[in-house]
This record gives sequence, structure tokens and C-alpha cells, in this order.
Amino acid sequence: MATAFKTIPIIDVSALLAKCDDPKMAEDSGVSKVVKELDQACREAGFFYVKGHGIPESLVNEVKKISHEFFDLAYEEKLKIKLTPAAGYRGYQRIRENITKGTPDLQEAIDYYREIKDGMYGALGKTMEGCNQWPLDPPKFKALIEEYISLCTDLSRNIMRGIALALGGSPYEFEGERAGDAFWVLRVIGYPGVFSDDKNDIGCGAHTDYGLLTLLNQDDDIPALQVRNLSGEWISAPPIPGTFVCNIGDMLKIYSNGLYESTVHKVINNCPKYRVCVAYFYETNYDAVVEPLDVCKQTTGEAIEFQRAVYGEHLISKVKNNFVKDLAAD
Ligand SMILES: N=C(N)NCCCC[C@H](N)C(=O)O
Ligand SMILES: O=C(O)CCC(=O)C(=O)O
Ligand SMILES: [Fe+2]
Repeated sequence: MATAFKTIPIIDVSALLAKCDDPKMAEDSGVSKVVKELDQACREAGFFYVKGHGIPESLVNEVKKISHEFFDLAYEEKLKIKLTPAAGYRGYQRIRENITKGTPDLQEAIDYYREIKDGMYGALGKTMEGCNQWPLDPPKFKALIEEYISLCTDLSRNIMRGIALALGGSPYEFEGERAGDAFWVLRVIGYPGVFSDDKNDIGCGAHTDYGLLTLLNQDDDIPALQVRNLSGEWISAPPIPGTFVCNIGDMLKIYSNGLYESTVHKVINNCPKYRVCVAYFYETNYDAVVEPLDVCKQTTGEAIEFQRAVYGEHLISKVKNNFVKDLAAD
């Protein structure tokens, strides 16, 4: 359960990554140390920084740079990849098109989702069926983002092996029917500085993330992300070069039977500079039926908040409330 944490820990995951394909990884002392740190961070804050993650710094930086280049384009150009329900809610959304708890956010973004082919999940898949929309300008956008997604997927799977051990399970709890065919979401987000518009200074309202694990790649030098602790204080999660900010989503809260919290966070870009954040969300299988793991029920006791969700249903209920109402008519 979350605490009144004041700082967000930094975890070097390199020892975990070095052994994550070894079935005996749990016996390794380097892995055990990382697992302990993950367990503490997930119980206390639900947020941590990861360093030693192995994704080349050059790619991490290029992804932010090319995102700035896209958002710098004229509005008409960006509209060429406009988000629509017919495109499975994939594509570009203008400033204040995304809504959090009823309030439009001071951000523009592009949403990408793992492809769902026609009929793949029956009725459950319908809403999210559609093609990802890639801009022709900047020319390298698609190739860079696809490479980035692929590396974030591998990294997330490997961190989840550590988290599975932290929960007292086998390293493979989040594979197979749970997340062996993990769905992912990538949001390229741009936040104008507050001085460019004063109608609403909240870049993203208070919310939790939906899936298992989020990896945030935020612009250097602009502190904007804030995380709520148990006392209701907002703790800053400023950018730390060489790291991702990592946080727990709603599905991991259920799997862990509430042992790990999907911590509430928000974004306020209180700086005149335009800020980019590229958020990668590692989720369960799209059709996973999510329930507390037995090993977590033993730790917490059966009585604790037992919940159940189908991930795809959870996502759709969020996505349908995330956009201004006139979108469906477009
Ligand atoms: N795919 C994920 N997790 N996106 C997080 C976006 C959170 C804000 C959204 N408007 C909301 O109200 O949920
Ligand atoms: O911009 C950020 O730092 C975080 C964005 C976020 O929380 C989200 O999109 O879910
Ligand atoms: Fe978030």
C-alpha cells in the first residue's frame, strides 16, 4: 500500500536484465537486490526511476527530438493523422481534445496501440480495431518510434519478471495468458508552456494508468510530473537523464491484490518551454481476465479488496471518456 513517501527511488536494473533469461535468476544475488528494491518501491510509492535499462541514450533522445519536430508542424499538417473512432482511436489529438475527469487537458498527443486485426478479439476488439497513423513528416518518425516500442516492450517484460519475483511468484507470472502477448500503448505527448495559454494550466489531470507498467521518457530540464502520496501531497518526479520514470497501472494493482498501488499522478508544465513526454504503456494481453494472484492473496489475506477486470473492457471504458464529445460525429 502506498505511503507518505517524499522521494521517488532510483533503481539500477542492470543486474536483473543480465539474468532475466536464466530460469534460476531468483537465486542470483544481484537479481535479489533489484527485486527487493522493486518490491519496496512498488509498495511505498508505486513509482520509481529505472537506470541501467540498456536502451541506447541516443535513441531515447532522438525519440523526444523527433516528437518536438512533429508538434512544431502547422496544425493542418498534424491533422493529416487525426484521431478518429474509425481508426480505433489512433492518431493525433489537438490541444484540449483529451479529457481527464471531465476537464480538457493542456496537451496535444498522438496515440499508437498494438495492432488489433479484424475480428481478433470478437466484440471486445471492435472499438480498438484500426490502423496506426504515421506522419510522412518527419520522415524517420515511424522507423524510430517502432524501434523504440520494440525495445520498451522487451525492457518492460524483463522488469515484470523482477516484479513477479518481488510478489513472491515465479519470474513468469506475467507471461502466458496474463501478459505473454502483451498489449501496448504509446502516447507521444506535447505540453505547451503555461505562458502560451492561460485558460487551463493542467497538462494532464490526476489519473492512474490502466495496465501493468508505464515507462516515461520526459524532456530534460522541465519538471512537470507530480505524484500523489498517501497524505495527498504532490511529490515532484523531475527528469533525471539516463532514466525512465516507471509506474504501476491498474491491472498490476489487481494482480497484487492491492499490495502495489496504481499511484495517482498529474502533469503541470509550469515553464514557458514546450515539453515533450513519450509514454510507453506495457499492458496485459488485450483479453486477459485479471484477478489477484494466489501468491498475493496469501500475502494480503483473501479479505482484501478482491477485484476482477477484463483489460480490454477497462481500456475501452477509459478511451470512450477521454475525448471531447463531438469526436464521434467527425
Ligand atoms: N493509456 C494511458 N494509460 N493513458 C493515460 C492517460 C491518462 C489521461 C486520460 N485522459 C484519462 O483520463 O485516463
Ligand atoms: O507527461 C508525463 O510526464 C506523464 C504523462 C502521463 O501520466 C500519461 O500520459 O499517462
Ligand atoms: Fe499517466
